[in-house]
Amino acid sequence: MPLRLDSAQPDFEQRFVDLLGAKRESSKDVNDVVAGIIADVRARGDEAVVELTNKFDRTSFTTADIAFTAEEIAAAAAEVPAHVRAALQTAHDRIKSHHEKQKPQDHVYTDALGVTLGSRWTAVDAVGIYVPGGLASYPSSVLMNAVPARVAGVSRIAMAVPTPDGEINPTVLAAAQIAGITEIYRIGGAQAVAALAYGTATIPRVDKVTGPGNAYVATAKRQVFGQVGIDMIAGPSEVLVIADSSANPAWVAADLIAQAEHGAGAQSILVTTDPRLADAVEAEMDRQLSLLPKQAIARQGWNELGAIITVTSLDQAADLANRIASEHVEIATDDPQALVPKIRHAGAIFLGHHTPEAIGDYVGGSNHVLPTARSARFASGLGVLDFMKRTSILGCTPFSLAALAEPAVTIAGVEDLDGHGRSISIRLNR
Ligand SMILES: NC(=O)c1ccc[n+]([C@@H]2O[C@H](COP(=O)([O-])OP(=O)(O)OC[C@H]3O[C@@H](n4cnc5c(N)ncnc54)[C@H](O)[C@@H]3O)[C@@H](O)[C@H]2O)c1
Ligand SMILES: N[C@H](CO)Cc1c[nH]c[nH+]1
Ligand SMILES: [Zn+2]
Repeated sequence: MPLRLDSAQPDFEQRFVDLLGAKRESSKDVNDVVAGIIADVRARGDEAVVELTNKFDRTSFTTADIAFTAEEIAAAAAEVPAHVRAALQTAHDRIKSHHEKQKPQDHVYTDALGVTLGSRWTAVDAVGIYVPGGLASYPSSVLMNAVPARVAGVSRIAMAVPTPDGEINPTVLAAAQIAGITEIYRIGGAQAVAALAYGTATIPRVDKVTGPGNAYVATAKRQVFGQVGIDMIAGPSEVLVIADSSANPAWVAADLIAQAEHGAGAQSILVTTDPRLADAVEAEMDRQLSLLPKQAIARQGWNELGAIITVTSLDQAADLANRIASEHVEIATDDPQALVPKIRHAGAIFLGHHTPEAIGDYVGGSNHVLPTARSARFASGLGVLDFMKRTSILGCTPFSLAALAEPAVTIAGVEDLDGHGRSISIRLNR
């Protein structure tokens, strides 16, 4: 049974705090396993990658098989039916169009002293994009990673995707083909993240690793941060639906199930002002779950991490949503815009009864790689800026240097860094 909480109950605060702590993406066990895998890949390179892949994905690869060949990609992509390819193309085009609007502008100006100041944006040279593939396969995640990277102008994009039991969903390779990705490795989990970050004989190292994945992937990204950049922690999926009495219980239940079916660690929460809706959604969940092909996975997620919270007002719902900082927040009310300014911490917000989160997973155009495990308090969804970096530009004239020298030399003095002060004053004595 999912947790039922009522904000009017005296023990509410304690139970809510317990709920906040329930979804951990990284346990000590996972941390230790991942640290071992990363150390092994650093020490033994391809040999470790192949051994770990064969163990976790039940495959029997050799080093020669790590990368998909161009023929394998073309053959798999050719198997994909035309209507699926067309759907991927629609998704690709909408994601591209939205992300093109995120491209930053360089900015250079001269201030009143004559100092030139600017910000210049350049693409990361090489990125590794992780496409999850353990329990389900995610052609949509290929597009969500690859399209913003290409819009940013990244010159090398290396993709890693696990192939459990040696099987690849050909649609994943078709999506890669549509996005123009040709460097693809059949590896997943922490070993894939480590190989991308540190490089092996077969896999040249990248500068940044992006993309979603399970707890092992998310933990590995945390652990390689510094060696490479990472986008964010995008782990097991979450949704928080805020609903009032105008919501349709069957639609709300369907949206909660859509996240729960992602599997281990996925979390679905309903916060509602209407206790009757809460009961109706709980009953609907049971009915719809029994019809779902992935019933066992979704039911487990719903029972272990799901929650239904009744509150006294939509303002209170927004407060709780901010404390949870969910990956996705749906506002299932007739006037969703009224609540939007009050939701400050969310990976993405979905407006009204006709915007199921799943439309954002696929074809809405916004990115579905989003911060999880409460990291929306400080992180954003994947976008073009994740594949770029900003360099500041500064230029002084003799006049502006002279005008700024005194305060600069003063600060150098209090920092006890005479060399700094002299490198400024030496230019004034000509
Ligand atoms: N936040 C987002 O933006 C977003 C988007 C899409 C998917 N997701 C999430 O991505 C996740 C995908 O998970 P998945 O498992 O299907 O695929 P995955 O590719 O993330 O993980 C599969 C890999 O995990 C490793 N692994 C599995 N068990 C292990 C063990 N016991 N020890 C060491 N390594 C192990 C294996 O190497 C395997 O190849 C889901 O949690 C889903 O919710 C998140
Ligand atoms: N809901 C996931 C993000 O948390 C993304 C996804 C891809 N395919 C289906 N769903
Ligand atoms: Zn989803």
